[in-house]
Amino acid sequence: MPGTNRQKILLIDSYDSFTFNLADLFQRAVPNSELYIVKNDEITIEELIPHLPSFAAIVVGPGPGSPLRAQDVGIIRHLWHLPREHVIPIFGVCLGLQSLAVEHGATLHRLPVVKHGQISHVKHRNTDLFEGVGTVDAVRYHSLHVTLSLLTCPSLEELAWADDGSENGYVVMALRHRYRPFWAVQYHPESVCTSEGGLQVVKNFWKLAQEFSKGRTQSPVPWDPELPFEGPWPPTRLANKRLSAEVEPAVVKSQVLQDVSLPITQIAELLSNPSSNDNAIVLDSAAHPGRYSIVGCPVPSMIRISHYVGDHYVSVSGKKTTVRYPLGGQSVWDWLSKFMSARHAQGGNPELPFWGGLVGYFSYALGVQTLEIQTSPTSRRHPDVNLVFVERSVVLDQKTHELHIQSIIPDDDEWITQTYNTLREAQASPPSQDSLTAFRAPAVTSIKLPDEQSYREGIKECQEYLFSGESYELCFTAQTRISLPYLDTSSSRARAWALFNRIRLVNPAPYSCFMRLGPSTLISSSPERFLSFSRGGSCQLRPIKGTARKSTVPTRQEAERILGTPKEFAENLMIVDLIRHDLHAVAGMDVRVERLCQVEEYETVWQLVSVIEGEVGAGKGWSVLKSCLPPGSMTGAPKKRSVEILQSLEAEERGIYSGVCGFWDVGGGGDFSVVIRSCMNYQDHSTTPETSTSGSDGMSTGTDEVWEVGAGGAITALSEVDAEWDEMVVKLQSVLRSFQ
Ligand SMILES: C=C(O[C@@H]1C=C(C(=O)O)C=C[C@H]1O)C(=O)O
Ligand SMILES: NC(=O)CC[C@H](N)C(=O)O
Repeated sequence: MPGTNRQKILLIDSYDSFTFNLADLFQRAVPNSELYIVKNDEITIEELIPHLPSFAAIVVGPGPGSPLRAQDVGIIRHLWHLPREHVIPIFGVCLGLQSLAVEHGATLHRLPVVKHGQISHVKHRNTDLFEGVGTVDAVRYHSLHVTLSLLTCPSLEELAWADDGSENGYVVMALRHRYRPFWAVQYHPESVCTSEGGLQVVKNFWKLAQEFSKGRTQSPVPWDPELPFEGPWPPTRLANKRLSAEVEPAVVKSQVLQDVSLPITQIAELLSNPSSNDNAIVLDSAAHPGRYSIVGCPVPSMIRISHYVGDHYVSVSGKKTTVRYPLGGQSVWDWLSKFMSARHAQGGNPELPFWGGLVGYFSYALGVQTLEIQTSPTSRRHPDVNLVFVERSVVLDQKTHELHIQSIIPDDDEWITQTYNTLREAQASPPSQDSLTAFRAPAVTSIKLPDEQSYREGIKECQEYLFSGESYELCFTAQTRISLPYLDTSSSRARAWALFNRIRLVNPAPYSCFMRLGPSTLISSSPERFLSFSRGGSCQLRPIKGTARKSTVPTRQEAERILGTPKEFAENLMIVDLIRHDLHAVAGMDVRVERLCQVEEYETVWQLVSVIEGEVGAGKGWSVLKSCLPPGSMTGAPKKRSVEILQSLEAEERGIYSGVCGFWDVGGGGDFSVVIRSCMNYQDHSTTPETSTSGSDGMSTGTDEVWEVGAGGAITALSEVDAEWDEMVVKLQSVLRSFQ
């Protein structure tokens, strides 16, 4: 509880993506402390000084950029020069160490060979910060480093080093100030792969800080609850307000059909007419580790909820009308959360992830908005939030072959029985073939691929940012446009449905889907779960980083060798640390890495996958979704700076690509995948071909219907341009293969 006499620590965040990992490490090292967090430019040093006596120590976290650039370090550089009476123990990490060093006369250099997500052995003398610390193998995230000379920085003392041999020689890994209570490490003690140099080093810092403070005569200052800091961290878990139940929860009714062998696409055709309806939903676990496939069955009252970034309203469209609801100061997330609270349901099969609820996507731009990045207005084609509310559904369990027919509409037993009978009859007659020959690849008028030269230049520019310390990893992407001959609305819809049938057979993926949401159609064959959350609040994120082409790497053994290199491991580890941070922000300390860098097999590629889990409490999973977008695997780290860099390098908007799609269930759970290996089309059927506009921005024209496919890959300092171009092409082909 704030205001207790627990010791308070102020953590200064330089817009890094590991801040909450550091908060977690401190909380574990000093359990009776409370952490408060402030961004380095949120407060001036003059504003901070009066609050300093409230704190026992300050932690200066890592961050992008340079300790010599004022806008990168904000107040940090002033902390080292406070007058004696304000001096407070400080622990610096990475940028924090660099700032301490340059402010006391050290020289800053670029590393000849940068170290991002790489593990180095750190030599130390077992004293001071390292007393009682064994062998340190630590993760490094830096492009810059400092050198000290006795002449220019007599007040600093080196405490630890990494021997980078012919690459960089000896690199300083820890420092202390000789006369003031300042210590710092260059490596990342909070990384999941740092061993020994984390917890014990922080405990030692705390002991040294306490010794310093004991020698002081200052009396503690009463806690001021008005402090302009975020905290205390970890957040206290509030009881779920919804349980106060202003609304009577709906009841889920269901019936189960056993031994179902019909493919989900045929079930969808029987129940929801996806080849012609305005809104259509099929979520298909077409490959391992997917298990459930879901069809949203239409009802005349089905509504679609849409919102564009920058607008102050949400649109709710029914069959004939659209109503705009003003947001009135709340975010679209608050609006959606209220919408879902009012539609809370119970009584469904607890084994099933979905009973009914919102199904659709959230765009990349929506996530970018939460990072508070200035963006130019989007083209406003695909809505940034686009969801339908599904009240009738069927869920196929691919493992047990049980089909669950469900409704949350009151007194809907007749539909359930009717649907049961329809499916039982269909089941009795032999299922028609679910083979590729049934679905011709749509003929293509033209394909506009990313310009190879510019893409290659872009990779090099990314690397220049990585070498200069602006980012550790950048997920660089580009758009491809496929033009098909224009067809009337109903033929075009039938073609889109056939295309989905083809893609799920050509590139079966655990998160395949077909979503027609008003003017936007999304067909996905994504291998990557972004986030699932159970009704009880258990969250799982499954970032993928590391890709090998199966046509050239045929065996698992070979894939494990290729994806087991330090380059691939680092690429994945960086995103794991980023996702841990994202999840810690909501889940507090309850975050664990369940799996690190395991090879999984997909239709055309091998992928390196990690699994991060945490607990946020019943009904709170959606708040993880809200705060963790855009997916870290599609940005790179640190997230904010990386997104800004990517916006300056990528020629076009990402749109739905790099966003997430999936469902938010009326029981409080959800499952969202990353929109990759997907294609999308925007078609405003209210305009005739003659009146619709030009195709240069991907909109269908009078003569063409345009489908967009995004593809890319994570660029690290170790990336090679040829291999990255090739990786982007392989990912693109996983979708392009389904067109003629
Ligand atoms: C960018 C894409 O994929 C992302 C990048 C990956 C990588 O760099 O290995 C793997 C999966 C995705 O997180 C894409 O498929 O377009
Ligand atoms: N992790 C960090 O704090 C990085 C510091 C600095 N931007 C560098 O790259 O060296």
